[in-house]
Amino acid sequence: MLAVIGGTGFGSWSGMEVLRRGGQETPLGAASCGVVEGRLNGQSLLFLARHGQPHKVPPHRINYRANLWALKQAGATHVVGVNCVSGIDPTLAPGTLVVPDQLIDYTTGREGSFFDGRFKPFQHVSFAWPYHRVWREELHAAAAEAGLPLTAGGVLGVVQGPRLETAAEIRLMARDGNTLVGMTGMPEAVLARELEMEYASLCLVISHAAGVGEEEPTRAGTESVIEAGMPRVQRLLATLLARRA
Ligand SMILES: CSC[C@H]1O[C@H](OP(=O)(O)O)[C@H](O)[C@@H]1O
Ligand code: HPA
Repeated sequence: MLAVIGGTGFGSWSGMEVLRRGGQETPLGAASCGVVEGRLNGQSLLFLARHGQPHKVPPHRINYRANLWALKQAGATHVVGVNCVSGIDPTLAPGTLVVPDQLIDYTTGREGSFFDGRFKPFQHVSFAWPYHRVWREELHAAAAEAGLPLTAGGVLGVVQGPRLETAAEIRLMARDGNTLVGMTGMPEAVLARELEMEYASLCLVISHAAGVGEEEPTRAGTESVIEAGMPRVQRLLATLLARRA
């Protein structure tokens, strides 16, 4: 069963029929909202709004463990996390869709493991390849089928937020090899791995990162990129779902 985690600008899915909404409470505390069991073009899927619906939980306060646990309990076997990000690579213009193949975690202080010796016994998981190869390829195949341009590969640097970066921090992140920056990719990806759910990320570039473009991004500018981009994200995901039917 495919689960989609919607982020900024994707708190609900207008084309999806809601069959059932799960509870918010989990043994790890409250998830951002209940998991929606839905149907889209005759296919079953699960949906979770990462920041709650309406959007109210900031990136550094999300209970990622509760969110991933709730999806697993609802029957998710694979997860696509949708992320609004900024482009560190100057060629990644606002509006570009990217499926990253690597990440670097700069977050601090987030509850980032189920294997903490309290909830579950201590254990190491392998994480050399954080995103599932088959689901990355499936996203590309679905994009091609839907006629949507999609950039293959990239390194998502995940920062703590909620503030945005300085231009010097972005230069440092570029030297580290990051091509994208966002706030929610971790610990989401590793928690999916710990629960043995196959995970991929679909990123919408909403602006250039700090100091990268000619001009400072404006709120109105990023909002209009999100408004134009999310219907494309949803079309791509609907095609993905139909391909797996
Ligand atoms: C300036 S938008 C920042 C906000 O959007 C992203 O959220 P998500 O990944 O859930 O779409 C980013 O990580 C921040 O939380
Ligand atoms: N920095 C961090 N997270 C983000 C950004 C950014 O510039 N844009 C969207 N999410």
